[in-house]
Amino acid sequence: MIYITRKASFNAAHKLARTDWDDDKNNEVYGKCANPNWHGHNYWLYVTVKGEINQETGFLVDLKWLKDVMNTYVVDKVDHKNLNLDVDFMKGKLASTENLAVAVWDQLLAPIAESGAVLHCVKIYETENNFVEYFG
Ligand SMILES: Nc1nc2c(c(=O)[nH]1)N=C([C@H](O)[C@H](O)COP(=O)(O)OP(=O)(O)OP(=O)(O)O)CN2
Repeated sequence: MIYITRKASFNAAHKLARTDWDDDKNNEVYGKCANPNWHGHNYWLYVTVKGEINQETGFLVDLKWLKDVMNTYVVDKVDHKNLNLDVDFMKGKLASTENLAVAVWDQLLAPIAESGAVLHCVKIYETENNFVEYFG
């Protein structure tokens, strides 16, 4: 079993606020991240897949292919977007890094499985200090 990871970056706006709470409650729970006028992050996304090395190619998967899958199903949908308003796969979800990691996993699971590889981990850095890892 071998693991291979591709990294991508995107920047996006969001706020952490529940629509069923008023501003005071959202401020109490989420602090500055609940700013009604949004704030942004430069996110880093790491996608790790696992499987066996193809003895003919020497690859687990072609990293160019993995880059294209990440771009098509995630990066092109979130880059320079508002996670709360613009992103179909985040509709109705609080735009925390945890929820984003799970949603990204759901986006990537099927296309990666089609290659014969297995999605192992989605890791997202929201800031240089804060990151989430999801293993399904
Ligand atoms: N469990 C979670 N907690 C928080 C999340 C999250 O997604 N999940 N998100 C936020 C804010 O959106 C943001 O990440 C916090 O930004 P900031 O405080 O500026 O980030 P840093 O910790 O890197 O900055 P410091 O200067 O070190 O405080 C908050 N919580």
